[in-house]
Amino acid sequence: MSTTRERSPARAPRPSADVLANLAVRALCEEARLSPKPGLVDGRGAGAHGDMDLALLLASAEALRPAFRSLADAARRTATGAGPRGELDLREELQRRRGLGPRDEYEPRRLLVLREELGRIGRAGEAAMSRVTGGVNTHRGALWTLGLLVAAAAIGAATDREAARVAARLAGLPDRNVPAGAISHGERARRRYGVSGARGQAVAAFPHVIGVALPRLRLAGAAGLQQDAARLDALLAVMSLLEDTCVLYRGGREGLRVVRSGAERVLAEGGAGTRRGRDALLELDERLTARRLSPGGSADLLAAAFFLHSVPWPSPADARPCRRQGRRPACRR
Ligand SMILES: CC(C)(COP(=O)(O)OP(=O)(O)OC[C@H]1O[C@@H](n2cnc3c(N)ncnc32)[C@H](O)[C@@H]1O)[C@@H](O)C(=O)NCCC(=O)NCCS
Ligand SMILES: Nc1ncnc2c1ncn2[C@@H]1O[C@H](COP(=O)(O)OP(=O)(O)OP(=O)(O)O)[C@@H](O)[C@H]1O
Repeated sequence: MSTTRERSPARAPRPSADVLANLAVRALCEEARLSPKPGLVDGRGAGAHGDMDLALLLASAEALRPAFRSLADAARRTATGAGPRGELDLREELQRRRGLGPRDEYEPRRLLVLREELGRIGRAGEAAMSRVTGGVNTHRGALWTLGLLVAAAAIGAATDREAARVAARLAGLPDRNVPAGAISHGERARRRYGVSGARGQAVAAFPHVIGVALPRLRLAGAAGLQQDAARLDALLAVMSLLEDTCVLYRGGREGLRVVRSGAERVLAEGGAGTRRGRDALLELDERLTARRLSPGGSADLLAAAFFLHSVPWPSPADARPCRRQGRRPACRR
């Protein structure tokens, strides 16, 4: 993979649109290949899904590459295209205006325009995905999450936390071009169970990515632990906390309880890297597969953590393992 980075006089180097698209596609492929994931598609089979397999997920990830590149290009153009101080301008503006008052009074117009452009590119990406998969929803949630983070990195976020905050800002803005259409499964689950789903996770600056999955990946890297086990444990930790509309739509509150308590149990048994934990994980996989419970939202957030973990941020501070690891994450139960 190319590691091309662009330099600008105003700030430290940051990854190009091509590099960001590569990293996003790679994150999706690594999530898809990771095994054994409970209830999810991986190299062993379709998990709780009747309509997907690993080859389809990999083809879908590749089909999203142009969309990720376009999202990054659009974000970079917006950040650099206006303002006397060039690319730093939008980031500084975002920081300065944070928390000043009612949003509409101070929202930078460029950000509103970008939000609608991201929506247009995202919907085109969904269409490209559908063409490759024959209409199967392989990565709709993942495109949303990764797409926002790719855009935030391209704007010039210096750290993963900052990227999550910029993505949150974008996710919270209105998109006047959303087509009226069929109500999604996620929307049905949100209405029925009063949860905020993929959109809420983004608007909250991805607490399960930043506070749950990433610290586990970092800590494992720093301690030289087995990578796949650490990745599976990161997935399980997210599953144990997330209000996943994918699960809620398929299995209701009881389904969500099964997923969350099952994931918690695997971790309590020692996690995927231990014999007992592994047995509990395989048992959970059987249970979720039999009940058609897919933790697709957690899979998306794991891919987002892989992506953020792989971006060469200008600020090395973010590459350090999180010292607050032991604390309870800022996620609702
Ligand atoms: C916000 C999105 C995901 C639609 O969400 P909605 O809940 O209405 O629909 P849908 O059921 O199709 O997708 C939900 C998917 O999100 C994931 N998910 C579910 N729960 C969660 C959660 N709590 N946190 C994160 N992801 C979750 C799952 O993969 C699930 O399948 C998105 O597709 C969208 O609005 N796209 C429009 C294009 C756009 O604006 N793109 C901008 C950046 S790319
Ligand atoms: N490895 C994976 N296995 C299964 N789903 C995944 C995986 N990785 C991510 N996902 C996410 O799970 C979501 C698919 O969920 P799901 O199939 O329930 O969608 P749906 O549109 O509600 O369709 P369905 O009619 O099959 O219920 C995708 O949006 C995708 O982002």
